[in-house]
Amino acid sequence: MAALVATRFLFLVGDTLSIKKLPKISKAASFHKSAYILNRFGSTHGPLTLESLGFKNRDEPTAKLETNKVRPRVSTLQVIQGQVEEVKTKRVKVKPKAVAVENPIEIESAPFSAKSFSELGLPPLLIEALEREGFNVPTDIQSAAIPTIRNNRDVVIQSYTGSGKTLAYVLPILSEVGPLKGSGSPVDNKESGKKTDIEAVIIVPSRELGMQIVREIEKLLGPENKKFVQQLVGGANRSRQEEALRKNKPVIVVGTPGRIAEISAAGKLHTHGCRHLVLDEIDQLLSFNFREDMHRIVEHVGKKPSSGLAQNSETVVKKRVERQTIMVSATVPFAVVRAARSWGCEPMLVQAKKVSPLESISRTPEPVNLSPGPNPGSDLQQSDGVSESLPPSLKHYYCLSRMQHKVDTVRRCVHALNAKTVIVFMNHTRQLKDAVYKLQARGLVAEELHGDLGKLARSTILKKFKKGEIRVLVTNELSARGLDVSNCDLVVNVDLPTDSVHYAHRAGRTGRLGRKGSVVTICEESEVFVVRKLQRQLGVQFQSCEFVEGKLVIQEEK
Ligand SMILES: Nc1ncnc2c1ncn2[C@@H]1O[C@H](COP(=O)(O)OP(=O)(O)OP(=O)(O)O)[C@@H](O)[C@H]1O
Repeated sequence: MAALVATRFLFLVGDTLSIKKLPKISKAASFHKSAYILNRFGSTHGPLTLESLGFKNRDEPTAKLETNKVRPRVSTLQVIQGQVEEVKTKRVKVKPKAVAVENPIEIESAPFSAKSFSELGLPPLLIEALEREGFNVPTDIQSAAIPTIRNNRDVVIQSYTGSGKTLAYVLPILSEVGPLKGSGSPVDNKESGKKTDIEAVIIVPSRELGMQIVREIEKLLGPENKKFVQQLVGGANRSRQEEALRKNKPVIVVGTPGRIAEISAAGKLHTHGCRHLVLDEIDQLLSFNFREDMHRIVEHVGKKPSSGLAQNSETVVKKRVERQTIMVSATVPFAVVRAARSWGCEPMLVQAKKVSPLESISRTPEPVNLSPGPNPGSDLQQSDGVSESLPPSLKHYYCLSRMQHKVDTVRRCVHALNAKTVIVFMNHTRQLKDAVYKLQARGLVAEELHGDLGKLARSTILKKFKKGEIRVLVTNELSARGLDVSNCDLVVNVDLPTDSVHYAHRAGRTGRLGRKGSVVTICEESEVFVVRKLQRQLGVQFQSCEFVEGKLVIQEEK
């Protein structure tokens, strides 16, 4: 049966247009980008539907729910050649409010595919909140993820940085949980008079990302409903968090693994009835320092459905009793595939315009370690998971500079590209502080962001940077993951990233949501081989350049 399910999937990936716009990529990557494995039902039998993808999929009358049982959620959706056709339900007549558009952005290749969120079967109140916040068109990854998650499948969501993965999982959760949910959604414990349990837990690797996601959910909920979501991030006052849990009884919590595990172990966080567990930036959550906490969380939140033998889609959906596991990252190295298989139940891999069984992923090589020195198998073919994690509109450059001149090269790079919102990555905090001092001495408004700063200083600096009051933010890995500064137009690597996944997450801070973005890696002559490895591993072109008299000058490759 699993084989039947596996062969009933159509792999729709980027259309011709977006392929032309991609920077020159290697043959392997272009295959992945343009590969169509046609569904033997979909290609000749009219539109592709979730049903033809092997999902049980029809509107059911609102059934009386057994306590805490989760009815498989369904919606009727047609996906034709990667475009989302209108859902056959009554259209939501909502008078769109004029939304003041701050500095209109130049989107080189908007990643949008569906025409509106109502086509994805989201409830009217949520559609209204989206339109109030200026979200009118789902991105590709949202068009693919929202119906799949609403169809109650465990998923691994993979799409390049800045493509809208957060809303891709927040929206289906809000359509089931909290004040904006649909009429046919499962009854909340609260409404059924039951002790209120948390119904969605979102785990993130950093407090900044956690606070950013809470703000995004609060914006949709509106000021009167902010209490439905609660942050449980490390570094904040734990007793205040426990007090808020008791008082506000939120249905969604967003937190870092240590704090969530700590409050859960103290018996202050009740998640046994939780319906959704989200692991955002999951490849980072697999790192050693989170291991113990992640194990506790995955074992305690909701009840992982017994995966048992491979079943067909109906059996899997019927079998789920309490928890849906949603895993998210721009890169999906094999460690993530392994974790998804053990933490989820028959998870699907959801990418822009492509939904496929996770089993279909062949073992992609782990990212090549870029540190100098012999590296077995360093000529690995690129792992397409990483090349797909880069925003297609990004331009990648490298520039040679002696170590002691790197900071001045940053200054010349910022001026030559006339960049307004710049993130500079360095690996060591001491040099980072020194670089900020030198940039300020050269007249640039620069600030530092790293773990040695207190929580207030970090959020103040981040706010000023997002508002454009700081032009250059010099930081280390703390900000690489998930940080969303929509108008960041330049990323500079003063120190090299440790591997291609690391590079991809840094690079993804710019070029968000189809905007233009440049990534400049400043390296010494002896480090150029690392840039060549990155180029091979990522399947993108790095152009050699220098900054002369305020201009970017491209060097012909020797
Ligand atoms: N449908 C949409 N229409 C307009 N803007 C959107 C839409 N979806 C998301 N955005 C905006 O795009 C930006 C990037 O979204 P988000 O941070 O979710 O991307 P991401 O893929 O999670 O990035 P990363 O991989 O870095 O975490 C955010 O500012 C978000 O508000």
